[in-house]
Order: sequence, then structure tokens, then C-alpha cells
Amino acid sequence: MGTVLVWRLSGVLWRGEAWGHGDSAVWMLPALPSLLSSEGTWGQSCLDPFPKSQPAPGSLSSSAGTWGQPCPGPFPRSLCSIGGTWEQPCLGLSPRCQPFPGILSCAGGTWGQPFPAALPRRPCSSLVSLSHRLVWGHGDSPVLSQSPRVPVPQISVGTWGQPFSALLLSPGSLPSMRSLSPRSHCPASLPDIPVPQTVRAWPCSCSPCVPDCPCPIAQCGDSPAHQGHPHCHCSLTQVGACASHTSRIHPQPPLLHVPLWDRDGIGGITSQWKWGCVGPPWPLTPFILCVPQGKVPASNILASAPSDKNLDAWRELGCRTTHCNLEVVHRSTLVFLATKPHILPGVLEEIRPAVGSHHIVVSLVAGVTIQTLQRLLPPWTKVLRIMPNLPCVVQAGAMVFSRGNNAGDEEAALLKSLLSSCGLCEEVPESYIDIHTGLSGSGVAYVYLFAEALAEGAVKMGMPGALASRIAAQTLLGAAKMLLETGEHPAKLRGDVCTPGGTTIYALHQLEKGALRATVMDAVEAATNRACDMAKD
Ligand SMILES: NC(=O)C1=CN([C@@H]2O[C@H](COP(=O)(O)OP(=O)(O)OC[C@H]3O[C@@H](n4cnc5c(N)ncnc54)[C@H](OP(=O)(O)O)[C@@H]3O)[C@@H](O)[C@H]2O)C=CC1
Ligand SMILES: O=C(O)[C@@H]1CCC=N1
Repeated sequence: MGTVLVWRLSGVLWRGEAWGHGDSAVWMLPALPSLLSSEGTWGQSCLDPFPKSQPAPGSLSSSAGTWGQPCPGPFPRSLCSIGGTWEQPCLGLSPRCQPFPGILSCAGGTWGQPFPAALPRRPCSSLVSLSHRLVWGHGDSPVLSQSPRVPVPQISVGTWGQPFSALLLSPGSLPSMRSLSPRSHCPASLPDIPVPQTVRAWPCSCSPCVPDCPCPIAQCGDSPAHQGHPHCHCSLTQVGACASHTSRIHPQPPLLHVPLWDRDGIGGITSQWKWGCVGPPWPLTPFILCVPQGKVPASNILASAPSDKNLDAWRELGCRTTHCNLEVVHRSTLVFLATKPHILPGVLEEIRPAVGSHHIVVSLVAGVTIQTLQRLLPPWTKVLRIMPNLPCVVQAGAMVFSRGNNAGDEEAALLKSLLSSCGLCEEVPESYIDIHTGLSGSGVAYVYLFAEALAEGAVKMGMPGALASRIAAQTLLGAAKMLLETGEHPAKLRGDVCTPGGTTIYALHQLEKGALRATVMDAVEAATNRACDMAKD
């Protein structure tokens, strides 16, 4: 039941087609005209040249399957990589199944089932602020998918379970949509359906199930017969079951994510930004994420971790929390990874199926390279790696970052713009990140040790400890401020303090005898090497 659609885009005629199969429909992207030549119909054997007629994006080109049959070869990988058939719900997570045009990847539903209820409204609410997104309908739940890379200034609206009908809106008509549905800003043609009680808002990594099992989540993982079965259909569960289920199947805790739902312009920051954090250490990340000049309201932050140990503090800040990493991924676009390094691979495996082309993934995990991140995440993922330090908490941090293959100027500008209010934030070659870790990420601790030693020296000489600590801190602050503001070399300023034959040179002599300089250099070297080694652990 292909439906041919022709519409005008920027004065150019485009031809698109919609495919329907049973209760599923697929819309082929107008921006990929070569995708539009298929003649297959869902529910029937594909016309022989079907695969060959879809060579365009590479993902659809080599399949030899028939619709309604298990998908062999690369074609299914592009649409349903987990081994499903088109007549049945796609196994596992849709995002991984639907990468081909790059725009379906944020949907978390299953074919033939209502899409997760949580998806439609939020994207729809930002519909009017972005002119190039697509709306997908499924059953009674419309889903909007972002296609930031595909300049399609129309919105097509369809419903699953019906031949895909398209409502194509030119950019000029977008503002009027705002009035169609005051509550959600969704186009009126998107049905406003109550959240189904039994549909979970996001899929957990609940793969174990037997093929015919209706698979309510309560059974999943409880029955050894389900464990690890490749044909699991259990991508639906009850909202709220995710955390307990996740912890049962995936004992590791989550990571750190940050979502953004709305943004005004490239690199722009608005109060509408929403962030999610999975595996967030305290107190570093919340301050990186939300404190900066109020750029990101705490209520826009969703943090996840396995326990409430750190999350309690996040909630006190006004952030939202969850124990489900996948929830954070599904509700976020900007995703920060901040688990301990050895935890990260398991977490990446957990979230990988949910990572779409619209996500920006930022890792602040020491020692884990961009290459590793890219290898463990889907190939389209925009990855950035950043190394902050603790003083970000007081907006006096020092951060460096590097970008992966898919992260462009927009993502780099975005990160810099967001985080620069926490302190110095520079883009550097990735090889500097481990050095920065030794110099500054860890370096803060050396300075605290030095501050402690200074104060203890004063205590030894008779000063009260509290006063000595305050003076030590102010001494470090002033010395650092002078370094930054004068731009002088430290050796020059040190010389300025040394009165010939005076106190300072006597003290410096002692420090040199203790090999302070060499010891500190060794410390930076040791931390840098450790960061490099952690990448190999
Ligand atoms: N501390 C610093 O100054 C800096 C740290 N970093 C990096 O930040 C990361 C965290 O550092 P650290 O300060 O030790 O962090 P913490 O141990 O304070 O926090 C780590 C958080 O990760 C959570 N977590 C553990 N496992 C998982 C999982 N599988 N999924 C999701 N969340 C999980 C923990 O949950 P729970 O609370 O339940 O235990 C905890 O909240 C490291 O990678 C480090 O390299 C980078 C720069 C500076
Ligand atoms: O000690 C660590 O591994 C982390 C990285 C930089 C600061 N703390």
C-alpha cells in the first residue's frame, strides 16, 4: 500500500512514498530522493528489484528479503536489526532498528505497538521552534523524530495502522501550528491520546524472552527460560518497572546524561534547555550542568544513578532523578557520561540501542578515549570528550574538550557556550586531555595538599588551624589571580617575592631540598600516565 506523495519543497518538486505493512507504516524521507523508488508493499513479497531499487543511503541497498518475512541481510539491520519480522513488533529497541535516514532513531517504540507515550508531546512542543523535524505516527501515538542533519522543512504526519498519510507543511506554515493545539503546540492532526497504562515510556534493555511470550515485564528476567533469548519481544512494560527491571538485568548503575529539548538557534542557550545526567558524581556535575548562570534550570535536569546516594543531593537542588539510565537517554538530547571509568563500557552497552543521531554525548570520564566511545556507541553518535575539574563548582574551573568524528562546530560551540560559565573551557587536541587530567583535573588535589601543608606549618608555629586554613586558601587564590592577571611567568613573580637574604629565599631553599618541583612534575606525569593506562584497562 505504497502511497505516492508529491510536494513542493523550496520550489523543487519532490516525490516521496509511504509504505504500510499491517499496522506499520514507514515514510521514506523526502530529503533522500533515492530512497523513494521502491515498489514493494508491506505484507507481500517484495518485488524482486525492491532492494536494488533502494540503493541510496547504503543501508537499504543490499537486502534480499521479502516483506513479511524475517529480514535477512543488511536491509533488516537498517530497519530492524534485531531479527524481527515486519509482521511482528521489532525486537528490542527501535532506535537501533531504524537508523537509516537518521531521523527515526529517536523513536523508542516497537512496530505494531503504540509508541511510547512519553515521546510525542515533548517533541511536539518544540515542533514550532525547529523547522526541520518529522512527525511520525504510530497507532494512536504520534512521534516526532528529529532530523537535524536532514533539511526537511516539512512535517509529515501519519498514523501507524493506517496507510501513511502525509500532512506536509511548508516552513511558512509552521507558526500557525502553534494555534492548532495550544496545550502541546502539536498540529491538530496529531491525535491527543491518553497515555496507555500498560505502555512504558521507554524500553529497558529487556531482551530476554521467549518468542511467543506476551512478556509482561514482570516475567522478564524472572524466568530463566527468558534469559538471553534472542527473540525477545518484551520492549513494552509498565512505566515504573524500568528501574527494578534494569537493576535486575543490568546490575551496574547508570551514567551521566544531559538532554536538551528545545533550543533557539545554533549554540544558543535558553531556559528551555533540559538536561539529563546518568551516573552523576556529586558535586561536580550538577554545578557544571545547572548552576552556570542559571543557563540550565535545575528542574530541566534529569539525573540517574543506581542508588540515591548522590541523587538525594541532586533532588535538593531541584533536579529530577531516576534509577533508569535509559529514561535519561530517551528524555535527553545532550547526554553527559560521568560514571567511573570501569563502569562506562557496561553503561554504553546499556544505552547504545537508545542513542540516536540527535543525541550529543559528552563524556567526562577520565582516560576513556573518543575512539573507545565511538566504538561502543552507534556510528552516527556525536561524541565529545571533556575533562573538567572540581572548581567548576565555583565557576572557576578549567576544562578542555575534544570532539569526535560526527561532532561538528555546532556541537563544539554548544558545549563551550554552556560550560564556559563554569570557568576556562578550551577545545584542544585529544592528546592534551590526559595531560590536562594530570595537570588540572587531578592537579586540584595537589594544590589542596599544598594548602593543607601550608596551614599545618602555620599551626606548628602557633596559629589557630581555622585561621591558618583561610589564610592558606587566600594565599593560593591571590597567587593564582596574579598569575592570570599579570600574565607573568611564575618564576618572575616568585623572584619578586624574594627579598635578598630575606625569609622567602630561606623557605624556597628548603622546598628545593625536598625536591618539591621535581615531585610535582612527577605527580603530573604519574596522573597523566595513569589516565592513558586507564584507557587500556
Ligand atoms: N571528581 C573529579 O574531580 C573529576 C571526576 N571526573 C570523572 O568523573 C567520573 C566520576 O568521578 P567520581 O567523582 O569518582 O564519581 P562518583 O563516584 O562520585 O559518582 C559516580 C556516579 O556514578 C554512578 N554510577 C555508578 N555506576 C553507574 C552506572 N552503571 N550507571 C549510572 N551511574 C552509575 C554512581 O552511582 P551511586 O551514587 O549509586 O553510587 C555515582 O553517582 C569519573 O569518570 C572521573 O574520571 C572527571 C574530572 C574531575
Ligand atoms: O582521579 C580521577 O581519576 C579523576 C579524574 C580527574 C580528577 N579526578
